[in-house]
Amino acid sequence: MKKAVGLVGWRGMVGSVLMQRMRDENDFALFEPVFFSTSNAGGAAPSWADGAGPLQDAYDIDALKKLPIILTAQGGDYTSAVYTKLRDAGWDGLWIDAASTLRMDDDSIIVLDPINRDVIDQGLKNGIKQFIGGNCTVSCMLMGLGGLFKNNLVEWMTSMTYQAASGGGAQHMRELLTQFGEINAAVKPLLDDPASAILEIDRQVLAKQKADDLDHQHFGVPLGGNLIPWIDSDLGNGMSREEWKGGVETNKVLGHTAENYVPIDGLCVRIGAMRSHSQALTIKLRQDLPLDEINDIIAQGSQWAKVIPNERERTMHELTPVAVTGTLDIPVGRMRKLAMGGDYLSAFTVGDQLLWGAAEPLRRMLRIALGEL
Ligand SMILES: NC(=O)C1=CN([C@@H]2O[C@H](COP(=O)(O)OP(=O)(O)OC[C@H]3O[C@@H](n4cnc5c(N)ncnc54)[C@H](OP(=O)(O)O)[C@@H]3O)[C@@H](O)[C@H]2O)C=CC1
Ligand SMILES: N[C@@H](CC(=O)OP(=O)(O)O)C(=O)O
Repeated sequence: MKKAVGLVGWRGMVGSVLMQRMRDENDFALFEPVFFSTSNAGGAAPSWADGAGPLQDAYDIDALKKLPIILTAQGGDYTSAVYTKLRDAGWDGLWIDAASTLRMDDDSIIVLDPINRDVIDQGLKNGIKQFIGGNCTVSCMLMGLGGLFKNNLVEWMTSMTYQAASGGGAQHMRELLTQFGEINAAVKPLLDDPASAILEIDRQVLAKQKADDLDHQHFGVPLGGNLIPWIDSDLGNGMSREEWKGGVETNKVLGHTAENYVPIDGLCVRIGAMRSHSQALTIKLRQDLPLDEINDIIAQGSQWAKVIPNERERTMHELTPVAVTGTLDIPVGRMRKLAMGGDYLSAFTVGDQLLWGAAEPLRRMLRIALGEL
């Protein structure tokens, strides 16, 4: 008999990408889905889910308790509201979650099976029941550079990120596009006139970006034609929470302890891309390996890591958010030895933060839990 799996958060942005991937990969043939809602209990299950019953109340602990596996992309507030109550009620099932709430808990494993299948399998053996998707920037970076980490070649690393609007959620993506439209509209007559002065266009763009009526309620400031060098909350020590995650989550994914902890730090920056995160990396290698060997190690790190030759045309066409969005590919390029020495490597990588950054590790974890991967 097929196992029942509770699905919470399936209609949100991450949830929708997840459902699409699960349908594409025929995952629904492997289990009986039970759809939950925080806002529409009793409503109809999605039309594509043949035979699924009506939506159940996502806050109903008794309904959740019946399920051996729950997968949620509903968000951290939901996890905080429900998870402890569910365990206190005696639930012993597997919890698979996109939210960061439980990630650094000692009883959690951060799932990214192409990189840490050994950690996941050991966790299942040890009775771990919390399997949490990693931070999008961390997961995308590891899917690209996993080969270097698996071969223990990284002594330390800095990452300077270029993160897309989608990391803030659907409303942030809409706001970015609205800002672009409002800015364009402000100078449209001048743009349409080839004789207009570019500095006048520039002046009016800046005036619009600084105007109170520019839509900025979600980002707080303009992102269109701008950038924001701070993501997530302020930890009070000069570090943003997103930057902190880069170090602690990468090491946790890899199953590192204090003894083999690899220092990873840098600055996280929001830019006006839609849904793919990019990052520029400076990697201190443990050895001065030749570049072609490094390329091979990265390409063998996972079937999705794609080495892009460090050439202008290939880089411009294959190493950008536009090239990557909607695909599972993680291109890694701009690799060269830096002026500091042969053991200093630069790299640039891009990944769709809704695929490897959010949905894909969760659907793969569900398959692992069902014994199908
Ligand atoms: N955005 C990101 O980049 C990432 C997000 N995550 C995690 O995933 C969580 C969910 O993020 P995200 O998918 O962006 O959140 P969304 O806001 O898109 O969706 C969350 C929930 O909001 C409810 N909702 C209310 N109105 C709507 C609407 N008009 N359309 C769709 N859903 C609606 C739905 O719940 P209901 O059906 O019950 O009403 C839905 O499940 C985050 O909180 C975070 O923890 C993880 C990695 C990356
Ligand atoms: N913080 C990420 C998105 C995200 O949801 O991250 P996390 O899953 O770690 O909360 C960003 O803004 O790009």
